Amino acid sequence: MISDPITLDHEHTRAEQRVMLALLYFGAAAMMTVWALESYSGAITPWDRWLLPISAAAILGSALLMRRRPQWAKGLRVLPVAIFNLYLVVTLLSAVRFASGPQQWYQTVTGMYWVPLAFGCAFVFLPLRQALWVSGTTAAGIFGPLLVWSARDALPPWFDDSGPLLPVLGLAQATFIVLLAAVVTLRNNHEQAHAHMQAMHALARTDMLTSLPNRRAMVEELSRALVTTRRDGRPLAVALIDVDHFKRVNDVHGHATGDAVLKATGTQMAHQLRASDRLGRWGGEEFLLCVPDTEVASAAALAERIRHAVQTFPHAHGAPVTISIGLAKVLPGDDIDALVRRADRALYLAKSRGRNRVEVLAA
Ligand SMILES: Nc1nc2c(ncn2[C@@H]2O[C@H](COP(=O)(O)OP(=O)(O)OP(=O)(O)O)[C@@H](O)[C@H]2O)c(=O)[nH]1
Repeated sequence: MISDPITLDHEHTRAEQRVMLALLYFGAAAMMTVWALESYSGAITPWDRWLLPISAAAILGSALLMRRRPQWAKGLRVLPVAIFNLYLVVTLLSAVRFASGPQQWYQTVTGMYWVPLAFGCAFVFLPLRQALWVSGTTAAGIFGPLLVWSARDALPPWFDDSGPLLPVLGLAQATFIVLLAAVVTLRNNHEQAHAHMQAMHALARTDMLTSLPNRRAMVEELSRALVTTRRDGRPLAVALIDVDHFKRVNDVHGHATGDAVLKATGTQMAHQLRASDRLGRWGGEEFLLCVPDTEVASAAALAERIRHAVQTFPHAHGAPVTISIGLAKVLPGDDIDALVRRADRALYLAKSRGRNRVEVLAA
C-alpha cells in the first residue's frame, strides 16, 4: 500500500535529522583530528590549542541537544553553523594578524581551505535565505578585515607578493556561494515539483464528493490485489454496493440531500473496514469494496455489517437509506472485468430479491 503524504513527510524529516547529526559528529571529530595533528607537529597556534577543542565540544553539544530535543532541532541548526563559522573567522584573522613565520602561512592557507566548508554547512543546515545571510556575514567577517589590512599594508608580505591572492580568493569564495545557492534553488524547485506531482496524483485518484478513492484508484487497487492473489494464492473478495432507490432520494429531497447521503453512506461504510480493505466510489450511487486476504464467508459477514451500519445511520433528511451488496470471490484466471462482472451479477440478485441485502455469487 502507498504510504500517505504525512507519514512520508515524517520519515523524510527523521532521515534528514539523522544525516544532520551524523555530519555534526563527523565535523566535531574532524576538528579534533586537526587539533591532534597540529598539536603533534607543533603547527598549532596558542589560541587554537583552546579554541579548536572548545568549538568542537560546542558543536558536539549542539548535536546532542538536537538529538535530545528533536522538536527544537530545526531551530537549533543555526547554532553549530554559527559556532563553526565564528571559529573560522576568529582563527583565520588571528593567524593572519598574530601568527608568524611558517605557522602564519600554514594557518592562513588551511584556514582558507575550510572557508568553503563553512558556506557548505550553512547551505546544508539552513534554509536558503538564512544560509545566504550566514555565508555573506562569514565572508564579510573574513574579507572585510583582510581588505582593510591590505589597504593599510598590514598584511604579511607574502600575501601581496605572490600575486592577486586576496581578490582571487574572494572571487573563488563568492563563486562558491553562488554555486551553492544555485544547487539549493534547483533542489527546492525539484522538491516543489515533486510535492505538486504527488498532490496531483492523489487528486486524480480521489472522488471529490465522498473523498474516497475513485474508480481509477480502485482499478489500480484491484489490479494490485489480483497480482498478489495470483502470486501467493491468497483469497480475494470484491463487493459492488449500490444505494437503494437513490433516484427517489434525489427526487423527493433534492440533489444536495442526495449528495449528503452519498457522502454519509461512504463514511459509514469506511468505518466498518480494516486497514487492508479498500472502499471506493465506482460511479454514481455505486461503490466498490476490495477485501484482500479474506475468504468469501468472512467478506459476506463484513458486507452484512456494512449493510446494517448504513441502514441504521440517522440521516439529516430523516429517512433511512439502505444498500444492496453483491459479493464475488476471485476465481483462477480472473481479470478485473470478470471479477467485477460477477459482483455485478450478485448485486443484480440482491436488487431483484428485494434490496437491502447481501448476495454472494457462489462461482
Ligand atoms: N445527488 C446525486 N445523485 C447522483 C449522483 N450520481 C448519480 N446520481 C443519481 O443516482 C440515481 C440512480 O438512479 P437509478 O440508477 O435509477 O437507481 P436507484 O434509484 O438507486 O434504484 P435501484 O438502484 O434500482 O435501487 C440517478 O437519479 C442519478 O442521477 C451524485 O453524485 N449525486
